[in-house]
Amino acid sequence: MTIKSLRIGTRGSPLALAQTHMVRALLAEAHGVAEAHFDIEIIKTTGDQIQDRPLSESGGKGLFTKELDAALIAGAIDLAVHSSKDLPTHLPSEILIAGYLPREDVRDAWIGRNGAAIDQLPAGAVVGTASLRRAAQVKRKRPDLKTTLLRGNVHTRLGKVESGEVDATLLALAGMKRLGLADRATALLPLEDFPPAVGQGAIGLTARAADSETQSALAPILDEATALALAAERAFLTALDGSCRTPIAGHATVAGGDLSFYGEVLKADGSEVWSTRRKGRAIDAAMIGADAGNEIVLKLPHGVAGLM
Ligand SMILES: NCc1[nH]cc(CCC(=O)O)c1CC(=O)O
Repeated sequence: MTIKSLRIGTRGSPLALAQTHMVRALLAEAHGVAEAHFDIEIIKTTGDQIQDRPLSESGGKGLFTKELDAALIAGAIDLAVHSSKDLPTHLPSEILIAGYLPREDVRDAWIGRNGAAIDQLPAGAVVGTASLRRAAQVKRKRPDLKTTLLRGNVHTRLGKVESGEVDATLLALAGMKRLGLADRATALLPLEDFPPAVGQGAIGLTARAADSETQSALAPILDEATALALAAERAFLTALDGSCRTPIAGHATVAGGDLSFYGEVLKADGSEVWSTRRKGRAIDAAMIGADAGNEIVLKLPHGVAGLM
């Protein structure tokens, strides 16, 4: 029996579309049907329309998912494709994360004008990023650099380095690879100095909680190790009440039955960092992440709110 034709919802950004085409190709292959068996519905989200201020000031991560959630609940689509990094910690009760594709490289890429590395930039050089985490991590390494808000899609941001509007930027290598732009990275930043955002490099699929037919159809393309890593990272974020107003990094790796986790919270100017490490059993992923988050909450001088 062939599977029912699923409607796949996505944002309209070039990265979101590239990821959605990946999902569709994997589904078609797994089920031995033509790609045309799956319709792609592009849904405009509030987050895509706000380009002039940090999203942390206008409602945060839910801005990229609210409209997709509504389309799922209304039955206009059967699944939605997300960058896990942009998925809020709390979803409407009618929706669940069905799972994740195998994770891409989680590292941040450095894009320096004329190839300049982070330690080659002169004092006062400007690094553009919309990520509080990246800005804080840059400042930790180089307190003498300036950071400025840089939004827009991956192409726009690369263009702003080329035109000299900023001297450098940082982007997830995963996104650049999926867009065929990995060769524009002038360096790959080491995980020790630039641990990634929770969920970076992982494509997550949401579905209606009650729709077991779609969930079963997705099962063959999902990756269990990624799901366990993400369970730890998302529990870490939840314990920290992690809005995008706090610079937070969290990264779990799973090998066999073992999970390793590293998490950190930074002061916005990079002058202080609170970090923690865990090793444990992969099946305890959510507990490990929550425990790590709770440890950092207790270390913060004025709680999470004190960082905002
Ligand atoms: N916030 C935008 C966003 N969400 C996910 C990715 C990259 C792809 C991924 O992490 O899987 C990006 C762009 C970037 O940070 O460079």
